[in-house]
Amino acid sequence: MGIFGPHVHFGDVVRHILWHKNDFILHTSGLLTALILALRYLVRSSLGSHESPSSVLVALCSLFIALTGYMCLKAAYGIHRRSQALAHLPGPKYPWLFGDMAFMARKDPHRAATELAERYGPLVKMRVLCFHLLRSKVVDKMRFAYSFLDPFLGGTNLLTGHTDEHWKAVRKSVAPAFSAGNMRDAFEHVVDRTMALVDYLKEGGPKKVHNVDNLLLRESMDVIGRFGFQMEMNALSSLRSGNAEETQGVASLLGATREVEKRIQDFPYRWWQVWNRDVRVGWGLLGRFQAIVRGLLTHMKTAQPKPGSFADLLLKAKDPKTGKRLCDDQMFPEIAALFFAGIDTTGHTGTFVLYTISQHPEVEAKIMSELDSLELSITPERPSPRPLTYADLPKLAYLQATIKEVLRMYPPVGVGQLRVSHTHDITLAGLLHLPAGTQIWVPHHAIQNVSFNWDDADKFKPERWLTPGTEYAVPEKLPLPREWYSEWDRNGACAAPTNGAASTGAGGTDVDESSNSRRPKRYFPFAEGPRNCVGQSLAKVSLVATAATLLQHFTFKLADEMGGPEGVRASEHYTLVIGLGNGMSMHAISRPGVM
Ligand code: HEM
Repeated sequence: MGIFGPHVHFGDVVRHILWHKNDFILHTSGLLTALILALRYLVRSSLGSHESPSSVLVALCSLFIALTGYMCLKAAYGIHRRSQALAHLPGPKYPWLFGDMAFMARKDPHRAATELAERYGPLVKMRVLCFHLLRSKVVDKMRFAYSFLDPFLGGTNLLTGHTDEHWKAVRKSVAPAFSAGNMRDAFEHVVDRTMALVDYLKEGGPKKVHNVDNLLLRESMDVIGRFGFQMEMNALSSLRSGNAEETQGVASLLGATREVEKRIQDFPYRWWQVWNRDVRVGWGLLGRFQAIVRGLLTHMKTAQPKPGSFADLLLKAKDPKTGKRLCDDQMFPEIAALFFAGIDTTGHTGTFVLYTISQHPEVEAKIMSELDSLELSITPERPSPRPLTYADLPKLAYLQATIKEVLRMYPPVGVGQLRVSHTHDITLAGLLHLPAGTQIWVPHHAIQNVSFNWDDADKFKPERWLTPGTEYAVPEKLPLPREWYSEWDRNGACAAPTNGAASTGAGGTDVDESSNSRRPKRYFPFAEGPRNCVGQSLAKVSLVATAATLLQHFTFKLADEMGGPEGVRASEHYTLVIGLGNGMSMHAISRPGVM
């Protein structure tokens, strides 16, 4: 057994170390050393310290120094151009070298971004200590920010890769797995898993304090395992079975995100401290996570995957470079990314749904009357109502509105997206010129919670979602120069909504509104554009079906140990998604009539 546990290979550790962040350190220090050696050689040669200086070496050293100088000047010119272009924008003053590094280290950076928006307005100038070493032709993911995930996920993947031909081929191949037809199937798994959760909660009784966050993360894991790979992850059943291997597997899947976050934020990560128990445990977590993904890969290759499922489509996907099926090393990161992107996001959102409903009895009463009107509520007179069906989901309009409001106030990807154009200058709204290399940060929490974008931004008001078009900004209210509005007008962007913008499909999926595509949005928890969330239909079905089934049986009450809403707010912790430091402790109290 290795020092990091049974699942961690020494090669993996080395691979992690040599990855981007450390790679960056190695490259920079390597370059500096080479520069010092070259300078030293030239100086000593010109001072006559070398007996017979080699003219080839002198020429090479001079060329190297000239090239490095050129690159530095080019980088400095780029920084200068960007500073000039953004000079007129408001923004905080940061130390010259480190920029907003301290800001990003806050445990709630999503809220820090909202504070900045409140203070400086819709466009804020910021600085990050960062080099761009990669190239892309379009406004693309800022790879520097996403590549930290690669060693953990086993390589670049749908979530972290460039918007290139490979990404396009994989996305096109697997996207049909999330089609409306497959959502019916997903719905059955969600209800089945939620009923398993209902049984578990009933056994505990009303006095038992449950970490509902952990339970909902387990449910998400089970659903993704079944839906994507037809494999039992046993995350919920291991609560009862106590099977050590399963329990450890679940713990590592859930704990792995924290470990990755630690590695990103603790700069530089002390991976070499093998005497430190935390570090060894961390490597163990990541190793077990990778072992689970390897198990899924073996399963999907040996068992016949369900036609049209994620596993089936991934096995059929072709590498555009070779025209051949993806190899194991290419499939591994895609599987890892699906779990990574799907579990925490859906699980934590479900937790905030139960929490916010527990704090707003009037909202809960409306949801219950909606369930009642569909004869879905359990009452003493109706102890066994008809089961929830897929066709019920669009009829649960108020519950859907509640979930939208939760996604507005607690968007899992709260910090938002980072984009950059390395090769082209771009112009925003036809007015704001951004030189190539300018990073564009789209902070979801800030946009969805800042007071100039929303009336009563800090109030939980599901009703706002019953009005069509709520996701679109009201440009006149934005503290922006007047020219911006006329630009939007010219694009037809300020026109009134042309159809029911808030209407939803069977699984709660928003209607595609191509006619509104140019209108500025103030709500996009699943991101916008080609790199939006590929799994959003699954997330929406899961959230509505889980909440409806749980609320049929229970009313949830925040446990005293959480310290009320203030305690919940204080324990908010950003771990690549908005989550809670120690989970969410709640009581599940059976409704009258529930057996
Ligand atoms: C409430 C639940 C969810 C939310 C709010 C959410 C949100 C997002 C966001 C904002 C992005 C873009 C990230 C970026 O560009 O930085 C994204 C991408 C992605 N999400 Fe989700 N997500 C959720 C659930 C899921 C689920 C259930 C799955 C799959 C099982 C999933 C799979 C993915 C993948 C693979 C990507 C990368 C897509 C690409 O770049 O082509 N997500 N998600």
